[in-house]
Amino acid sequence: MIHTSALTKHFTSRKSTVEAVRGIDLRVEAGEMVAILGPNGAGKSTTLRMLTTLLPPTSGTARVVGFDVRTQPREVRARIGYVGQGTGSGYNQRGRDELVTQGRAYGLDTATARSRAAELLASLDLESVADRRSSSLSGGQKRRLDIALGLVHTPPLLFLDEPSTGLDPQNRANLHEHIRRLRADHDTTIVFTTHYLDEADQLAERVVVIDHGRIIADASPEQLKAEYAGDRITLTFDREDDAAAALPRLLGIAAGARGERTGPQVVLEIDGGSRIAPKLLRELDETGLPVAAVEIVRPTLDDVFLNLTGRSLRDAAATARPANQEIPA
Ligand SMILES: Nc1ncnc2c1ncn2[C@@H]1O[C@H](COP(=O)(O)OP(=O)(O)OP(=O)(O)O)[C@@H](O)[C@H]1O
Repeated sequence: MIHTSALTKHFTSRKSTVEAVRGIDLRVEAGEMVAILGPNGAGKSTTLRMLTTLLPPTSGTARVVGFDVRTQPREVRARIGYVGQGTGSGYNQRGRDELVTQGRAYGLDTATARSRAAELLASLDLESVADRRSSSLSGGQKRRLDIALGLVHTPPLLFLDEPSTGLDPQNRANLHEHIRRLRADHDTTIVFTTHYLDEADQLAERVVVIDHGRIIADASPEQLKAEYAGDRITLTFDREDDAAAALPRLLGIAAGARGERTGPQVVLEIDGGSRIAPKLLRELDETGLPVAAVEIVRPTLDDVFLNLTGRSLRDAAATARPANQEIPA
């Protein structure tokens, strides 16, 4: 469905050059649901805009649905859906009319465009608001209408740029449900960008992590967590001395674990935490260092990002570079 090789985009102005995307090699197969995850300014939208023919690459190649984005943009556009950031739906039209107009623009006859509009309105749960003007829809409804607009021509591949930005958690969960259903019902390949960790974790089967315009990891959420972050076991002791004595013993028992002590607490990072925890507790008890409380936390994609880059994705988002600043190599 997608095959890129060394895909690169530089934005050059008189003052500086922004290396927004720096040599991305990406393959997406039919039927996949892929999240492109990264902080603000990582190059997610720029990548998507190149894949959807909206921006010409500076160098490198990209084939999308079998066609070259640079030399065959029309063929690509006819076969993809793209839902950009912010709302794409107009304000004065009614949702149903907008869908029919979009269908006609894609070359469907009126009857086909109408039936396609009805089908999409039903599958995105928009029937009750289909005859209201888009300006009166809620944020979640508008976003779903945007997605319906992107699907009018039944594309095998749908791109969503930050689909749930600006939605509250309930609307976000609802949108996720619709995206899952679309995927299940129509077998659409879906590529979406996000900086929400939970969105990538819950919705995608594969997460491509990008930072500073490069892919730094590419695997399922579970594989990423297993490879780049361990479970975190927090053991609390009654006395600081016990915690200090326990740490070297724990590291001796739990091969490959990393650990540190803060006051009466020891935190261990290790794979398979819930399997090894009973053994640790038993051994500590036998050596006269009883544990007062234990907590095991599964890693998040933020832990993965932290271990990969030394920064938290949340912090990275907060300190995103301004648009015209050059990115160090
Ligand atoms: N038209 C442009 N001219 C100059 N710089 C640009 C342009 N578009 C994007 N950039 C810069 O390229 C870098 C990557 O931007 P991009 O929008 O792709 O990031 P992103 O990961 O999608 O971020 P966000 O999550 O905020 O949308 C940023 O430094 C951005 O400021």
